Amino acid sequence: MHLLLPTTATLPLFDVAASRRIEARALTHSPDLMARAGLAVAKLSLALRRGDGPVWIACGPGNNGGDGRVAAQRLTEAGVPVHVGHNAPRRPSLVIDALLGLGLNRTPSTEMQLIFAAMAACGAPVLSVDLPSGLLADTGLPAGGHAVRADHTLALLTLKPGLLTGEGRAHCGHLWFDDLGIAPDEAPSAELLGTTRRPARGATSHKGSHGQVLVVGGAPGMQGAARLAARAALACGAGRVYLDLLNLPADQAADPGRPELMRGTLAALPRAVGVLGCGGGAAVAAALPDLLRQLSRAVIDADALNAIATDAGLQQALRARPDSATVLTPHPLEAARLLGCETASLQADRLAAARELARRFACTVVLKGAGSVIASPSERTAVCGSGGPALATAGSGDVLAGWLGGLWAQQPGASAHAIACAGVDAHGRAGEVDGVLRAGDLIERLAAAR
Ligand SMILES: NC(=O)C1=CN([C@@H]2O[C@H](COP(=O)(O)OP(=O)(O)OC[C@H]3O[C@@H](n4cnc5c(N)ncnc54)[C@H](O)[C@@H]3O)[C@@H](O)[C@H]2O)[C@@H](O)CC1
Repeated sequence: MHLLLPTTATLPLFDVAASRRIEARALTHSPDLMARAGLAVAKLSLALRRGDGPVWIACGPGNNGGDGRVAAQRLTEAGVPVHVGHNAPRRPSLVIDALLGLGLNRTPSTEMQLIFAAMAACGAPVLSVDLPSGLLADTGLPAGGHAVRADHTLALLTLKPGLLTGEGRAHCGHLWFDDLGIAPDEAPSAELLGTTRRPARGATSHKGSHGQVLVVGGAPGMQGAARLAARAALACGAGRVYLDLLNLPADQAADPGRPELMRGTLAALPRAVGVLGCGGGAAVAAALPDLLRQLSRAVIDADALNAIATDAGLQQALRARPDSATVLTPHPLEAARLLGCETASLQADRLAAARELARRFACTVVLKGAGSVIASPSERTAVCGSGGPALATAGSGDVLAGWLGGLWAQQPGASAHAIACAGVDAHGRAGEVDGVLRAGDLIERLAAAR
């Protein structure tokens, strides 16, 4: 058993159907899985308990409740007072939520919701077994809007995608994992991103060795977004970074605060990696046909995505680009516009939405938001476990787009998917701070990390 995050290793994720198959096969040679699960819950409970009060164990009707009952036995044997039931005891030292796990198949009843509320109100830390009760394991959506908010969750046997995306992170608290001694014997449904090191810089390299980035955006009044993207590309190590600031006279500086950045245009830089749309406004739409046709690698963000969402010709141009040549970086609203659906229905299944976007537009998609999802037509979908609320700040998306452009400039042979995975994880890690983070400081943190 170990605390899962942060992880440097890429880890397999299994949806409910796959977890059920793995469990069924494992039970044929290891029939004591529930005993192992209950023991793991009891061990973690001993470490998390606050004070001498009883451990309140709320057990449901299925095997999740069975795990809770085994934990009760183990804790009793260890001399710990336990209270098994649906009402809170006086001053519990810990709550074990063993109501619902993988078998959740409907909105928690009013009765169940009252137990969730009692857990939240009793003042003790809450440890959820396998999943916070009410949380859908495949999507991270609380069923009917109701799920336990745990302080800790101990995932058992497999890691499920819903622990890490959607509302999962908000409901899981600290995420622990115990594989119960079983090695999964089938291909993962998705994967949790590990860490990729930044490209090494050769001893004899020069700025020409590290590629070019062309940021196209920054319509009047919105230059900040494009400049943040360009600064991020530069901080990432791109050899030369140019800004095509839409409708800004060519004799004006690219970025007075960052003299390393230059003005540039597609005509002069056809081999650059394009970072398109940051602060693009309506003006970027007119530039997109040429950009989509000529750039061999492009990261497409913000207003460029909005332009594509409303223009069938641009959608066709996007689909016509070569394989692995494009990364789209929509936030949920932009993604919903691209799919022509409501944001809420998109958020209800983020992995499915990202996969559908990747299929429809034949490119790599980074669906941003808590637990960013990276999907590509022929790659395993990845979920990002790093990041946090400090990234919910103006400009952090521009920084991501620029960072991806900077990484790709230095690794021209890398696939769009590999670049997206490496950049999203680095961006998430750099954003793991308490409180507020300004986008400019995020760039500095990205640059300082290795
Ligand atoms: N079988 C085993 O040996 C193992 C089981 N494990 C545990 O077993 C769990 C899965 O067990 P189950 O398949 O029995 O499923 P659950 O225990 O998650 O729940 C199934 C039961 O809950 C009811 N239910 C579903 N949604 C409900 C709702 N909204 N309100 C009220 N009742 C609801 C179902 O009718 C069914 O009776 C895992 O999450 C994990 O905790 C793991 O420990 C691995 C080992």
